[in-house]
Amino acid sequence: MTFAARLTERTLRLNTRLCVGLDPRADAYADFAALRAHTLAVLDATHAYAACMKPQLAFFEALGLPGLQLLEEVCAAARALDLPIILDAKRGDIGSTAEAYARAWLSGGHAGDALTVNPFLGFGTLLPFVTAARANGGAVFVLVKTSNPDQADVQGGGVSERVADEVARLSAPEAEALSSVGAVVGATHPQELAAFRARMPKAVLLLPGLGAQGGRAEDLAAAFLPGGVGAVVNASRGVQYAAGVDVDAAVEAARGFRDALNAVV
Ligand SMILES: O=C(O)c1cc(=O)[nH]c(=O)n1[C@@H]1O[C@H](COP(=O)(O)O)[C@@H](O)[C@H]1O
Repeated sequence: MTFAARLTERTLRLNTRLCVGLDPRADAYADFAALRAHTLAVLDATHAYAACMKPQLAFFEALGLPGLQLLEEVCAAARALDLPIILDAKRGDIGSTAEAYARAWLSGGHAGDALTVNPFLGFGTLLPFVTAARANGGAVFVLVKTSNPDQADVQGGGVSERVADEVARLSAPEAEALSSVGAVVGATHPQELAAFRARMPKAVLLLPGLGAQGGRAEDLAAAFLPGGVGAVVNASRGVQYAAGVDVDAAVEAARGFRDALNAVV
């Protein structure tokens, strides 16, 4: 089954459009053991409310080798739960290096099911990622319009729209209704969701920015395809640190986001 098909199946079976982000912050814990235990506990406690999960690699890389080992543990736990994994690494480089990144994160032992990728170096540099994703039944999420306020410095002036058109072009030949080439569009841009949805009809949309960055579930209806599929909305701090490091609060937050998203589809 493709990544998009797995995501759709889980979305409908569990009735959830929430992507639980795991971004473990060292300053929230007394030591690494506490960080590890809490991160794994949040995953285990919230997975029933998650269509997928998204570890942001920077938080694991910042912890050195133990952090990378924890990333492996988190991914193994997600695999055991059959929970689709989006590795958020925002990779992008010249083609031959992009091939190495694709080998690192989309094939083989360390791979997630999907990877966020950065198109800044040119559309041709996306191809190694797309090829690896297709070969492994995975997916890429191309940064189209990011959630941060200053994205327009680089992404304004029609750049996001050009990237969206490339996502649609890459998706077009695929037989499946939802492609292996998805797109990141911030949940902080609700007024533009309908246009991006129409521009990329076969792309799964990943919408980060729910909660901590001000994105609101009630503004996101236009991201979804009929039947409430084709998009997932990420909250990281809003779940993992909903109330300090309280796991019960993380569960309540995940349930609340799930319900708020379901109310708009
Ligand atoms: O690709 C991403 O996931 C991403 C893209 C984007 O435009 N904005 C964005 O916030 N993200 C990531 O989504 C997560 C958002 O975290 P919270 O703001 O804590 O929910 C972080 O891991 C970000 O790196």
